[in-house]
Amino acid sequence: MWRRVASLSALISSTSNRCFLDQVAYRMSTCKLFSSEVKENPLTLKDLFITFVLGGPGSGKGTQCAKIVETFGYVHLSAGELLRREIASNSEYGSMILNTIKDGKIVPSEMTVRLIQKEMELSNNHKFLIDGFPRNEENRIAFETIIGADPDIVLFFNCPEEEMVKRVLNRNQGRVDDNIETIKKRLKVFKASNLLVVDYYSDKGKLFEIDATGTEEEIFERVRPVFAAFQV
Ligand SMILES: Nc1ncnc2c1ncn2[C@@H]1O[C@H](COP(=O)(O)OP(=O)(O)O)[C@@H](O)[C@H]1O
Ligand SMILES: Nc1ccn([C@@H]2O[C@H](COP(=O)(O)OP(=O)(O)O)[C@@H](O)[C@H]2O)c(=O)n1
Ligand SMILES: [Mg+2]
Repeated sequence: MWRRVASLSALISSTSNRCFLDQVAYRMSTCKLFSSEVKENPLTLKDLFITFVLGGPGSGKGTQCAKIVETFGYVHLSAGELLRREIASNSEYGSMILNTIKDGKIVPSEMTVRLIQKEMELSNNHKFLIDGFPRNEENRIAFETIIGADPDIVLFFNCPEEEMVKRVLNRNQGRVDDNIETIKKRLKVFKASNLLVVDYYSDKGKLFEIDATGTEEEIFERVRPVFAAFQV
């Protein structure tokens, strides 16, 4: 979105065509992109490249993001990790977030988007992997509304359910949601809500579906060409 803003400004300063300028001015005055809400958002000033990283619990999102960071220099923002950090910081929302995570449900979107927004604003980088987000339509719409941007690309790690369960039960990171009861609930939420988001981006032509079976290295060899094609 910002790119369209930037290229329009360049056009305005370089052209001497009054008629064209009038048309641009009219477009700007009627277009939501140029509302004061969006202009005040500091993220619209950055040359953003946003990747959403989707997949069920244990599909290997975090593992592959670490490899993408190492190879392609992205900033990794895990929505789940930001929420766990919020719990650990004794935030007033901590117990609400903890209970939601234990129950395998999705935290209200504004909370998660504000945490992502804060990290994006603090970063000097412009290339972001937003991992585990959006988990549902509410997440997706909240990001569009608050950040004022769409993802450039979306990765979807497709993994069989039994493999995801096996990986989560072996994860061993002391997470409150890595137990069979919560996993069953998370898988239900994933199928009911997250796959709709996957379909949405597939219809938009932004989706890269990755077979998430095999070794970490084999999977990364499927991921690599996607990022090699977007040298930003
Ligand atoms: N290809 C793989 N094969 C086996 N285990 C894996 C693979 N990729 C990741 N893991 C392990 O599975 C667990 C879940 O991976 P993680 O990256 O945390 O997934 P997610 O972020 O999608 O929940 C971790 O313990 C990780 O080390
Ligand atoms: N967008 C998000 C992401 C995570 N979460 C919560 O955080 C939990 C853990 O998310 P995560 O992304 O760290 O989990 P994994 O898929 O990596 O196992 C989810 O099951 C949700 O309860 C959320 O509410 N909204
Ligand atoms: Mg993860």
